[in-house]
Amino acid sequence: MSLYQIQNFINGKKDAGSGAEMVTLNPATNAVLAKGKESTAADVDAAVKAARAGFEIWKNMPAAERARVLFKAAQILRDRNDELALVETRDTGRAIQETEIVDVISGVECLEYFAGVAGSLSGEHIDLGGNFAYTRREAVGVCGAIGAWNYPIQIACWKAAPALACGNAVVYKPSEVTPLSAIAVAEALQEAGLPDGVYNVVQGARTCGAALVEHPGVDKVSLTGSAETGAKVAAVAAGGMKAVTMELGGKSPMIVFEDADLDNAVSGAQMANFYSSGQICSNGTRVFVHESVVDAFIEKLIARSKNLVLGDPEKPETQVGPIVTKAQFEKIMSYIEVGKGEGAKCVLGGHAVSENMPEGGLFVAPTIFTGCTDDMTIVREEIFGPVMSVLTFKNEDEVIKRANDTQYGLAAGVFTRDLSRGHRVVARLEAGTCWINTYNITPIEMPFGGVKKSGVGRENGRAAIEHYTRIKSVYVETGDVEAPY
Ligand SMILES: NC(=O)c1ccc[n+]([C@@H]2O[C@H](COP(=O)([O-])OP(=O)(O)OC[C@H]3O[C@@H](n4cnc5c(N)ncnc54)[C@H](O)[C@@H]3O)[C@@H](O)[C@H]2O)c1
Ligand SMILES: C[N+](C)(C)CC=O
Repeated sequence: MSLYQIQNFINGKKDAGSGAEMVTLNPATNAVLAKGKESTAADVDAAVKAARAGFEIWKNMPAAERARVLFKAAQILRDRNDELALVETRDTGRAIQETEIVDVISGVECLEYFAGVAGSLSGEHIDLGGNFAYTRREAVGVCGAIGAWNYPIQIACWKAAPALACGNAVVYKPSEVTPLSAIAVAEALQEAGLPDGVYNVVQGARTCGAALVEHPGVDKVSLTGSAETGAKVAAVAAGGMKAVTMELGGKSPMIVFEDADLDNAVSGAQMANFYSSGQICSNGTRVFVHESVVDAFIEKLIARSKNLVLGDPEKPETQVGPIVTKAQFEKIMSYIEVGKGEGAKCVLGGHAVSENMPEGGLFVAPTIFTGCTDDMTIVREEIFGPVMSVLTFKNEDEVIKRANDTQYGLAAGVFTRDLSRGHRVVARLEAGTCWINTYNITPIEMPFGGVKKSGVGRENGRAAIEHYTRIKSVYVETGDVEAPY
């Protein structure tokens, strides 16, 4: 397989970058996948300057024209779905059966949704009895956007689409672990007619991200990443009084009541823990099951989870691919050992898998711990791997209190046939996104984001518009101006 190139995209042109050498590995084989150079502070500066110039053109284009560009870019990406899905699988290690139906499509749907929204952006008229005021909804300016590695093209589009629809310009830095697909988004936008400079890509790790956040030409910062990075980035952004959107990590609860359809609940728990090898921010890794049904639930869960197919992520039959990096693999394995050491019972997995796996790939068996307690490390900390903790509960008040006993608040799920209870419980859960009788479904129409240390702001849905525009108030005097002097 020939090497991919890691590239910048600045002012409408691909660019090699001028910093230190950058290399990424294919998680399935540990072979070098891509090479290039990191962006320096000067590269970031060039990208921000291009964005500032692009912004002046883009914000003044009619919304219908902005919408046309986004629709066209969406179609270009849709046409390239299979080729880009393969890039995402090679970059992230996630199974092709996922990337072919989720990643590019989710990005495309986001571009289409916000293309549709662009023309409906409006302010309000305020009657002041003779005089009046109105508000204008204006673009924020240049958005510095930074992504995580698990869903690269989706994250790029979830940031670009609302930002561009509202008339902003963007400088995007993908994760240094998965740098490839951001350029495909830039190329699709350019082919669709986006003016040069409106969407730029810089490459690199923390230093490059920090240069972007600190840059005085950046008006808003949008980060998808861990809570620890979020706290640092938000603090720097606050120094420049920049608006932020923070899409961060979680340790979300999934609650299975005694009246739940257990087969659905098992499907939900699997989706909430093993999809993408467990590397999903909103995963429901604390599975609270009513004590009266826990034995039946675990029996069904093990019976179905032991058949999950691990292997080469490029093969269509593979359901669980390798872990993205050695560092992430070691982190997951260390949490598994801590879980065993703290007394949780490992009823499935709990080990690495190498037999019949592609050489060089780092695979973790889907792992289920039962007999977990609220104070265990594996129950409190985000693992970001295929590790599920099952806990039991006796009643509704108790489980809500325990579900909320976390520093995070990204997501939560409730399985029950009693819909009154479903709505009552989610109303009391401290989470930005909740599901009743399903898990991890994120349509673009629905706002997504967290509370507490899981973040601020929302992506998707009309709610995202609030975070990519600001309101200007205009007071209009219709009579004479009286002065007391
Ligand atoms: N809420 C969401 O929508 C969502 C989605 C996906 C992933 N995540 C979270 O992301 C994390 C996994 O991703 P990760 O390991 O890439 O996260 P990370 O926090 O290590 O890195 C995220 C991004 O921030 C950059 N970065 C790191 N330090 C920085 C700094 N000081 N200044 C500017 N940029 C900096 C990185 O280069 C990367 O691009 C998990 O915690 C996961 O839950 C959240
Ligand atoms: C945002 N989401 C849940 C689709 C992928 C996050 O890891």
